[in-house]
Amino acid sequence: MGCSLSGLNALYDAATGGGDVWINERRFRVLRQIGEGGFAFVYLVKEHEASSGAARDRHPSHVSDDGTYAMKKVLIQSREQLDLVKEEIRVSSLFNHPNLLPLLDHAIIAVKSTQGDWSHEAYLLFPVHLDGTLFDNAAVMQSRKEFYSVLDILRIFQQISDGLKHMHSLDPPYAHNDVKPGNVLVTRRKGQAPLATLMDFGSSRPARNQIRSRSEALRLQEWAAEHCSAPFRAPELWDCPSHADIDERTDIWSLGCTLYAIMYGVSPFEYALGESGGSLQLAIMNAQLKWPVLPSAYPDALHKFVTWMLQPQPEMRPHINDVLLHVDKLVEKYSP
Ligand SMILES: Nc1ncnc2c1ncn2[C@@H]1O[C@H](COP(=O)(O)OP(=O)(O)OP(=O)(O)O)[C@@H](O)[C@H]1O
Repeated sequence: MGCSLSGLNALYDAATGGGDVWINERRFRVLRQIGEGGFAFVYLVKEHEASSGAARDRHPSHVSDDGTYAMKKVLIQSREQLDLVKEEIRVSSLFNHPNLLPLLDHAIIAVKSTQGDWSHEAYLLFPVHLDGTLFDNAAVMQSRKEFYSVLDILRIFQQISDGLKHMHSLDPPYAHNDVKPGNVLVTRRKGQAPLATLMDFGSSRPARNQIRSRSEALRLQEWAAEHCSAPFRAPELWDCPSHADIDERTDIWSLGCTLYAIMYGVSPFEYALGESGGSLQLAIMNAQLKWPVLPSAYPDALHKFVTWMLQPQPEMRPHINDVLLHVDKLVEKYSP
């Protein structure tokens, strides 16, 4: 999918009270807001029948059965933000995997304010997962004192890892760079493990980075500080050596933190710091892990799995294929 500003014709229809949005030739009714990010709003939308028929003829795989979608509206206030959205659109189009959220359509429009200044808005169309993210779910489950079964946790984790394997297997390999519960959509299914879909490719980029000077190391740290969520950020992105070969195993660290967070509702290093606080960076650099002492604690085999992924030296950390082999074995072990 290309992304030139000319020819892209999303039209936000203010006259209908924000009721309808066009993306290229497709027309959508906004039903309600379902989420909010840093510079974005996410809406549940339903496509008008006439436009969905035409879209079905052109891209059958881009049309949902009931006409509903998630539409993300990104407010763009600078050239840098515009470039980031264009990059997110470009990178999203590289992936095609059932556990990676596909970008179905997009448009970027120029908007003139009442003061006469120009800015941009991007409209991104995705399949909707109404159960929200693992992060949203953790809050609901904690309030109800509910927990995932060991097998559900493993199956969710297996799917995230499968999606990540697709990214790490590209040529060149891509790192997601922001694997965390807030970027995993889940759909509960009766009698089956929840469906897990990794989303948000706004920070994804080629994974391999040869660092050969102090200034390159500092540049990488600065980039990571902006793009990789701190509690899930690998040690080498906090304190990068002046000579280092960074690779996609930064994601394996985040994956280990994510497995911990699916079990206990909090990232491991935030839990280790507890209420007394302290330096998150130090806790991460020292891989200072603590396990909740709970009657509902998960088996030691899952704790060992997390510890294996949270090796502070990246060269000791497993690759995604090793992680998948291990999770497959655990799924077998805990299956009835
Ligand atoms: N496809 C979807 N289906 C259902 N809900 C979604 C979907 N996409 C996003 N959401 C909801 O909207 C919220 C914000 O979306 P998203 O994380 O993509 O925004 P963002 O601006 O990238 O956020 P952040 O600032 O955390 O990076 C999500 O946490 C989720 O609750």
